[in-house]
Amino acid sequence: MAPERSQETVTLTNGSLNSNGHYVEPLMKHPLPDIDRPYTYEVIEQSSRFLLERTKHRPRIGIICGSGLGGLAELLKEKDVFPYEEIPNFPASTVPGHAGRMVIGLLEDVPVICMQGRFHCYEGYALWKCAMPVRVMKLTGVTHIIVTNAAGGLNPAYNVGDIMLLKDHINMQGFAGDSPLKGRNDERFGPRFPAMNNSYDQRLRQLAKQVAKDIGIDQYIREGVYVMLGGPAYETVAELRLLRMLGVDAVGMSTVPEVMVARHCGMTVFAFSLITNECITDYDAQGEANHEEVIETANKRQNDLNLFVTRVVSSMASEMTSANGKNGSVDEN
Ligand SMILES: O=P(O)(O)O[C@@H]1C[C@H](O)[C@@H](CO)O1
Ligand SMILES: Nc1nc2[nH]cnc2c(=O)[nH]1
Repeated sequence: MAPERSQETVTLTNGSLNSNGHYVEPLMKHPLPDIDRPYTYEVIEQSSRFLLERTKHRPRIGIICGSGLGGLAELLKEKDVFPYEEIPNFPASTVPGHAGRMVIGLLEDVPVICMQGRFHCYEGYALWKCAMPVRVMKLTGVTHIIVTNAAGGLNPAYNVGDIMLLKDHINMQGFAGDSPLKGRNDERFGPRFPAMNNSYDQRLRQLAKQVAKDIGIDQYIREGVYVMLGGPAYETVAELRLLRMLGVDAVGMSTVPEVMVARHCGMTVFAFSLITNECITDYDAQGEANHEEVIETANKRQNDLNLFVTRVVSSMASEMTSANGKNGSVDEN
C-alpha cells in the first residue's frame, strides 16, 4: 500500500515539517516526478529578487567555485554573503570543500557573484536542481559565467596541478536520457532545442591563455574535453580506459549541467578544471583516488588559481567595457 501523504502542506519546492515535526514530502500537483519538474521562472525570480534586494552590487560576471576552490570568494571586497539555507528555494550544499554560500562583491574593482560551493547529483539532486543557481544568476543580470571544478587527469600528458581550459564536454547523462533541460521548457529562459557546440567561448580561452602567460603559469595550462559522471564513486580502470577512447581528457562530477543551463539562457561561458589527481588506468597501480587528495591539491594551487581568476575577470570586464561600454556591472548600462 502506498504511504499516506499529509494533506496539510503544499509547497513548490522541498517538503516541510508537519505539526509533529515529521518530514512531509511535497504533494504532487504536477503529473511528472521531481526530476522532470524544474523550478518555474517565477520561483527562480523569487531567489534572484531576494539577492538583488540585499546587495548594492549588480554583477554581470558569475563564478562557480569547484571543490576546494572557494577561497576566491574570500578575496571579494564590500561583500554580501548569503548562506544557501537563507536563499529562498536553495537546497543545502553537503560536500566538504563547498562552503555553501552565495557571495556578491568586488573582485579587485569588478562586481561578481560567486557560488562558494555547488550542488552535485550524487548529493541526491536532479540535474536541473544542480544547475538552478545559474538561472538565478541570469535573472540577477549575469551574462558571463566562469565555471570551475576539480577533476581527475585522464590525458597521460597531464600533471596534478595543471589547469585544463574546457574546450568541450561530453554530456554522459544525456546519453541515458537525462538532462538539466529535461521537462517543460520556458522560452523566457531559452529555446527548447539549444545548440551546445561552441559552448566554451574561444575568445575567453585566448584571453585566459594570455593571462596565464602574463602571470607566469602558462606551463600548467592545457585545453581539453571534460566529462561529468554521476559519482560519488571514482572510476574503475575499465571505465577510465573507455573514456580515454572517447577522447576525454579530464573526469569530474559537475559543471556540465551548469554549462548547459548557462548556454540555454544565452550566457557566455569560460570553464576550467584543476587537475587534482591522476586517473588510475593501470590494474597494477596501488594508489586510489580520494577526496582528501582533491582538496589538498586544490589548497596547494589556491594562490595561483585566485590570481588567475582575478586577472581573467579583470580582462573580461575590460573587454566587456570596450565591447559595449559596460565594466562588468549591470549598473553601468
Ligand atoms: O565540485 P567539483 O566538480 O569541483 O568536485 C569534484 C567532484 C566531486 O564533488 C569531488 C570529488 O573529489 O570533486
Ligand atoms: N569523477 C571524478 N571526479 C573527480 N573529481 C576530482 N577528481 C576526480 C576523479 O578522478 N574522477
